[in-house]
Amino acid sequence: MSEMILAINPGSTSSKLGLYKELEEVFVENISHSSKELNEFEKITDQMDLRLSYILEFLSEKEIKLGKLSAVVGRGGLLKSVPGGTYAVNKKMVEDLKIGIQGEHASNLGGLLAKAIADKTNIPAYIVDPVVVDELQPEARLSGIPELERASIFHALNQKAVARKYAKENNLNYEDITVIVAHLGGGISVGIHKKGKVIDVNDALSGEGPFSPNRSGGLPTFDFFELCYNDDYSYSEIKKRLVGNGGVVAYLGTNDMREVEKRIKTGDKKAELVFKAMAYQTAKEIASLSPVNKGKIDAIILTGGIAYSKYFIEHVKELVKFIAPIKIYPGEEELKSLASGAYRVLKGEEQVKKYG
Ligand SMILES: Nc1ncnc2c1ncn2[C@@H]1O[C@H](COP(=O)(O)OP(=O)(O)O)[C@@H](O)[C@H]1O
Ligand SMILES: CCCC(=O)OP(=O)(O)O
Repeated sequence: MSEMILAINPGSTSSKLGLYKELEEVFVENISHSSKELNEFEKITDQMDLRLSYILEFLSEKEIKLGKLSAVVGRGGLLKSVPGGTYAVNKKMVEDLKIGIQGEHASNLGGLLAKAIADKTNIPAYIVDPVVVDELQPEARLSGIPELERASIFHALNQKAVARKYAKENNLNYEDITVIVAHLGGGISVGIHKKGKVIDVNDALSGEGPFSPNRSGGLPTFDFFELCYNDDYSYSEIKKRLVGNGGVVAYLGTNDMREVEKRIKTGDKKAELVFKAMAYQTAKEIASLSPVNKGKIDAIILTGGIAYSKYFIEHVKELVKFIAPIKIYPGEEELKSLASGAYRVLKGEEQVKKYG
């Protein structure tokens, strides 16, 4: 029997869906969510009904019967740190995703949405390579304050997928290359992959690295805690200011970089400055990882939605091309990678992992 797999990827600016038959794409769909639409919700899990209704509506428009599916797979969320792999969505995982055991992010909805749809028709729900895959080398864990250990929270699924793709295209093994991958999405993560492991990466959720369409990135620490103490912010308001309402949204009121580019074309100087500053910070983050392998970097890979922007890419390229050749994989491989992870398990090619 051919396997039909529905893959769901909730991001901070979109919900992406893919239907695969024996790993052949039947369709993919990208449902964009404006910051205004998502700002209505206090917590990420409050977005569940909205995103679920979009997905079910879309499946019904396409006349996809749930009974035809073999499995549903979602992008894993902020669970406890785990090794890479495909995990069954179990009770413990649902609990941890609901309480946000390591914090809140749209990807927490991946496992929850997969489970909600899979349960309707009694098929398995999985997640693959969640954002908490942790392969940091020991020296990358120290922050400067012993009680604040650096965490590995990043676009693990897509970073690994494009690094593997680059290796394959060059007849190399992922385990034999050293590459710096920058995922340019709603959040931005930049990681160095060496011997098949992401040994250092900025935590894309907790105020590290470049600012992004909806996140502040690293901040001047003293000024930041002055702001927390002196201004009338609640805990959740300040968190939202950093993640959700930080970065480009804070400066320009939009998380859509296509809109920012349009504004630049009409002569909007503020939009131009913000766009260039994000590229500048991204380039600095990439360059900061070069000494991790004594400057021996096979390639710099730029990926994610913003990698469609020639304007952005040219700015980054100009600043980092002295380090290594640059390869661009616009968009992401996440849906296909999710489906592949579920498929390997369904076909018995890989052992499903148990969470918790
Ligand atoms: N063609 C494009 N040109 C410029 N920016 C784009 C383009 N397509 C998408 N983007 C931007 O990419 C970002 C989303 O990237 P994506 O990798 O889909 O992230 P997420 O998974 O966080 O939603 C948004 O800021 C979006 O405006
Ligand atoms: C939590 C790290 C992954 C991330 O930031 O994803 P988005 O860019 O989709 O928000």
